[in-house]
Amino acid sequence: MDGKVWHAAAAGFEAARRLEGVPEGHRARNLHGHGFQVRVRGALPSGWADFPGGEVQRLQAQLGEVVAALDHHLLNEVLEEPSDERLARWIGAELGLPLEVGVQSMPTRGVDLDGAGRAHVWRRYAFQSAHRLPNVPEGHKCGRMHGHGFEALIHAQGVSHDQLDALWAPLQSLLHHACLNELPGLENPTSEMLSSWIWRELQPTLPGLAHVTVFETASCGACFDGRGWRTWKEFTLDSALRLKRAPADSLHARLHGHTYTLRLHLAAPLDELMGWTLDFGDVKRLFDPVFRSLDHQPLHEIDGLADCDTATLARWVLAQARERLPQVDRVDLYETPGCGATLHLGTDTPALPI
Ligand SMILES: Nc1nc2c(c(=O)[nH]1)N=C([C@H](O)[C@H](O)COP(=O)(O)OP(=O)(O)OP(=O)(O)O)CN2
Repeated sequence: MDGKVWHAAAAGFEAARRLEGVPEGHRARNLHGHGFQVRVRGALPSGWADFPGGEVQRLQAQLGEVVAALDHHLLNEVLEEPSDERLARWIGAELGLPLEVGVQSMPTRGVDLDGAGRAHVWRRYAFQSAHRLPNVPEGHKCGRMHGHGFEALIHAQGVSHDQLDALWAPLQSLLHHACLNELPGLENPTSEMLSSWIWRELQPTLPGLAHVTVFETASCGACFDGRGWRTWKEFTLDSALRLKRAPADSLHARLHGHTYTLRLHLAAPLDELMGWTLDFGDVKRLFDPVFRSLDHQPLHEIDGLADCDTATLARWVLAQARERLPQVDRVDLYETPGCGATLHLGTDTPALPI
């Protein structure tokens, strides 16, 4: 099984800025500050790391050095008009590697640069809603009226955060504290149907819309890009490991552990009756034997697993998952938040969001 490996790293910094490109009277013209988060990912040149399997650690260290130049600084003294997009481009140039870069200035907003260097502004909106899925089999828990703290993540090009907020506001009024089944077009409000419904509502006035991602719960959801759906299911693994190829005196050669975030991405055609691609519950059930072989286990003792770096692990997980769930075409595995590897099949780069 081939596929492309992308390594990922994340770092934060605290900094002040003033923005002059925003309209007259906008509060961001005043001196203000943020706790920024930066995420980068991409294919690294072979032999780039200090040892095979050490890519995440080196990328993390290099990103840490770059953001240290911004930490507790006035960003206007480092670069002109330090918007999220300009910061992302500056960080990418400083790193000098073929990476996608995302800068988050607040937990609910940021900018992601995609593989072609295009800037996607994103905003995350929360709404508290009830729903039931009318076509699920008798006894399925989602057939009962229940509710979620949903979140929608909107990625668009050629738009500002304020413009996105204005376009989103009418949808927030419809979705928040509402029963989704009562909204025309949302009679079967699965994550898939909700993401494409939001797309149809926004796209006519937002031609740069790139992705609508709906988080049904913190661990599952669907993404629609105007052509098709992708879904994901996330798992938390608590596992021990040592990196077999790390130098003997390295911290990574020592027995240690991580609380991993593992995200399975699935691409499948829509089941028109169910309104979903594959039941998240089925994904969880079918993946469970693989989950059990990893969770609360010493990973370096698993037969057939060459090493325990996130890229090697992600390759092993993808192979195991596809034996049970051939729809899985991408695995993201993070050993700490934002730091890890993505393995994806096919020629396209992984879909946003970073
Ligand atoms: N492909 C889809 N599958 C499911 C959807 C959906 O919209 N698309 N929706 C549901 C239910 O509405 C359910 O409330 C959420 O699913 P569930 O698998 O229970 O997710 P959880 O995060 O609550 O599961 P954990 O047990 O916490 O992992 C079902 N399937």
